[in-house]
Formats: sequence, C-alpha cells, structure tokens
Amino acid sequence: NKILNVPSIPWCLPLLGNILQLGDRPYEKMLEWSKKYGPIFKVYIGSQPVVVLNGTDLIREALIDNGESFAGRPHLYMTHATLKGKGVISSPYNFDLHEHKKFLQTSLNKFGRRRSSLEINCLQTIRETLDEYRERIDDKFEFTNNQMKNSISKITSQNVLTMTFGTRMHDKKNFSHLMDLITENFENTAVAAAFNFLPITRIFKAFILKNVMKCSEFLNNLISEKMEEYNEIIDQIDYDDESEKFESNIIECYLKELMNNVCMIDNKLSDSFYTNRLTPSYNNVSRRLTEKRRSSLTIENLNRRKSRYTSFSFDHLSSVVQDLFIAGTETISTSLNWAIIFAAKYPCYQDKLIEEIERILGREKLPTESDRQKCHFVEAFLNETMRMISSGPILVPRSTTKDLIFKGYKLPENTFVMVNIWSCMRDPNYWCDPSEFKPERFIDENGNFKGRNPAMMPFSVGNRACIGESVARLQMFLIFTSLVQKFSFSFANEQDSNNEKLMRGIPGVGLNPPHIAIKLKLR
Ligand code: HEM
Repeated sequence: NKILNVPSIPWCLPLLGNILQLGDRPYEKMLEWSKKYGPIFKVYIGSQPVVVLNGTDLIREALIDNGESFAGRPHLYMTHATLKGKGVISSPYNFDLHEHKKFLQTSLNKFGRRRSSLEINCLQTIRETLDEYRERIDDKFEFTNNQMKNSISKITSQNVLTMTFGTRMHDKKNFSHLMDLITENFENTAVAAAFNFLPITRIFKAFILKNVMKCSEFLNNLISEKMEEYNEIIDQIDYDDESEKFESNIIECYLKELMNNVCMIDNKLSDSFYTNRLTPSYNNVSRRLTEKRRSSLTIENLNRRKSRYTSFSFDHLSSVVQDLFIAGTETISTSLNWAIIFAAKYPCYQDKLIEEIERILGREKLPTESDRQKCHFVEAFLNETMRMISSGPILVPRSTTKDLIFKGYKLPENTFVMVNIWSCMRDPNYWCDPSEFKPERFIDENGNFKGRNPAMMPFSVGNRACIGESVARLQMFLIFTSLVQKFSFSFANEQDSNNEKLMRGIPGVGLNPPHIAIKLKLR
C-alpha cells in the first residue's frame, strides 16, 4: 500500500474492508467520518484502498487547483469491458479525451442554443406527455414515482435521440425497448460496481455483460443505419465548406470530422477499421466508410484537408453515443422526479412556483429558453432540488494522473479517489440550515436568482466536469415549468409527507426518489 500517510479508518475486515461500515449510504458515512478523521482519509472497499475527499474547500482545491492531477478515471472492470476506455466518461485522462470533450461541448452548444432543435423537440414531446396525462386524468389520477420518472425519461431520451441522430424515434415499440435497455443498463452498472472491489462477484460477469451489451448493440445498430445514410450522401460533401451543412446532429458532425481526418491515414487508419462492437452492421459500414475515405484522398486534397481532431475513430464514436445515453437521460429525469416530490411536499413553494409561472407565461403558453431568465423562483427551486439530492452524491470515480503531494499527503499515480460532493451540498460553512429545503437561499434581496455559491457543484468542476450542464438545465426548466403550469402535485398518501426516512431516497448509481405515489390534478 503506497498511499503512505493518509489517515485510515481504524479498523476494517479482511476481504470486505470498510464496505459494511459504509453501508448503503456511503456519502453520509463519509461525511460523518470526515468530522472525526479530517476531510481526507483512506478507506478500503474490498481490498482496494480508496482516498476519500470531503468538504468544499478541499474538493475545490483538488478538482480546480490540482485539476489535472485528479482528472484520471480508474480502470473500472465493467466499463472497460464494454466501453474499452473509449469515448468520454470512462476514458483515462489523455489527448483523445480532450478532443472528444471539446467536440461534444461544441456540438451540444450548437444543438442546445436558443430556438434550437433541442428546444423545439423538447416542447413537442412535452406537449404529447401533457396530452397523455390529460387523457388519463380523473379524481384518482396517481403516479408511482417510477411511472413519473419513466414518463419524464421518455422526454429526455427523445431529446438525446434528436441531438445524436437528428430525429426522434417514432416507432413506439422500438422506443420502449430502448427505454427498457437504458434502465437495465443503469441497474446493471450499480451491480457491476461490486466487480471492482469484490473479485468473487465476477462470477456474474458473463450474465451482467450480456445485459449491458444488449443496450450497446441496439445503439450500434442505430448508428450503423445513420452511417449508411451518410455513405449515400458522402460524394456531395465538400470538406472545405466551413458552413454547418451536413452537421445537423452529433453523428453527422463526428463523421464529417472523421472522414476529413487525414492524420489517420498511415499508422492510425487501422484504429478506425478496427471495431470490436459485436454488431456486424456497424463493423461493415465503418469498414466501407474507411475504404471510401482512403480512395477519396489525393495528393491535392490531402494538403487542403486540415484535420481538427486527430484521435477520432469508429470505436470512439460508438462509446461517445453510449456515453450520451448513459449520462444524459436518467440524470435529468431523476432530478425532475425529485423536484416534483418537493413540490408535493411543500405546497407553499408550489404556490410560489405557479404564481411566477402564471405571471410570466400565463396558463397556455409553453415556456421557452428566453423565459428562463425571468423565472427566478423556478430556477431557485430546481437548484435547491439538486443541492438537496445531489443525484450523484459521489462523483464518477477519479484517479490521480501523476505522483503528487496533496495537503501534505503523498498520493502516487493511479491512486483511486472518491469525491464526496454530498459533503459540499451539505457544508455548513457555505449553507445555512443545509439539511432544510429552502429555495429562497438562491434568491437575492431584489428577488433575482443568485446561483453563485462555491459549494454548489451538482455538475462537478474542473477537468472532468459534466459537458451536458447547459442542455440539462434547459431541459429541466422546460419540462418542470410545463408540468407545474398545468398540474398540481400532492402525495397520494398524506403520511408520506412527514416520513423523513422515505425522503432520504433510495441509493443506487444516483440517489433515486422514494417509492411513493403522487396525485396529479389539472389546474
Ligand atoms: C441533471 C442532469 C445531470 C447531472 C446532475 C450531471 C452530473 C454529472 C457529474 C456529477 C459528472 C461527473 C463529473 C466528474 O467526475 O467530476 C458528469 C459527467 C458527465 N456528464 Fe453529466 N450530468 C447531467 C446531465 C448530463 C447530460 C444531459 C449530458 C449529455 C448530453 C451529460 C454528459 C456527461 C458526460 C459525457 C460526462 C463525463 C465527463 C468526463 O468524464 O470528463 N450529463 N455529469
């Protein structure tokens, strides 16, 4: 054990380490331990030593001031089996990651900006959802939190589909199959976390891997259909054209960069050829596109074609698309599901929400991005929801990218690090009454939204921060405002409202809302 002088938790069990003490809410236990042992300490999860970071000041110092040193991802057993360290989320901190984050950030900004395809698509799906609710509404119209989350996930998944493929999925059966696969993928990821720490659990690997692969195969088939379309139009593409022609979705943008990527001709060409994605159609079409690119290159255009991204490959493309579905659907629907639960729990805040929404939008007009700056209380309410539940209370695992001395402790390269972001959202140095739900903490004396608090980092900060923050915030605003404008929410079972244990949620990959029923009433 080379993590030399970081304080440890006094005792741990052989094989299990501190797993039993950490329990099913490790972020709460870590916060408790930080008060006793200091903000940085070491635990054993199984036989894996893990350095835990707590508290706003320490976490900001690590993720911002020492951003590069803490920007690695440990080699996680399952994600490496499926994503192979490609794409973004599970990628080690390297040049490929840097290029892919830059590319995605630019693309998401493009599709997420005002009156964009994202907004138009999102509003269209919201309209359909509202109609569906209206059709079912009667005095007993209740939703379990799972049904509520599923119906919001449908909106967020159609949004990711539009940004990625340029169109929603209209076939209901196919779409509901995709939704099931995404949910299963999430559940399996939680189970697969054990593979990293308890090697014995790897006897289930084949079973879990088969399930996870179903989702990636489904997505690969969708990508290969899109690549076939691209193959048809490829002769019309002028790579010197700087306009956004043939760039109406992420796949098109990616392929345009990839096909223009002359730096890959020699040694790296094999990389784009090589795919191990277990989908024959994906492999076939990527092979054909690679051939086409090779034959289209001449001495003249070789010099003209400038490559902006040199690391792009078909393997990366497949992982990037999976990343978007993993990171961009359930995260938003979980946060919104919580927002609805808080609206039901606090009718006084629900009244304030509706007062603001009616004042700014009236009863009929659906919200748009430009209304966001005016809806200060809605913004405050959504931020307070994210603060309270911090849907990923511990960040995606990090690792150190080099040997370093941090706060006097020696951390060698590849130290496994867990960042307890929950401790920032509950940090009494930055929040008054941190465990109380108080949206007004985000409102200044003039009634305007004030977002700036260094401890508020639901999307993380620094080199591995979320790239979907702006599209996530836009969708949250559009969906939540539309729902509150049309319906009031209350607990179907009134006792649930005072059940503090229920309100702590159910831990999983994120912090899931409790199993309760919500009653909807048309306003
Ligand atoms: C409410 C919604 C969301 C929340 C709370 C959220 C939060 C986070 C957090 C905490 C991380 C981990 C960063 C770290 O390790 O420091 C992350 C990473 C990431 N998120 Fe999000 N996210 C949301 C929505 C989205 C959306 C909509 C997208 C894309 C469409 C997205 C794409 C990503 C990607 C690609 C990463 C990996 C970044 C990296 O490894 O460098 N997220 N997100």
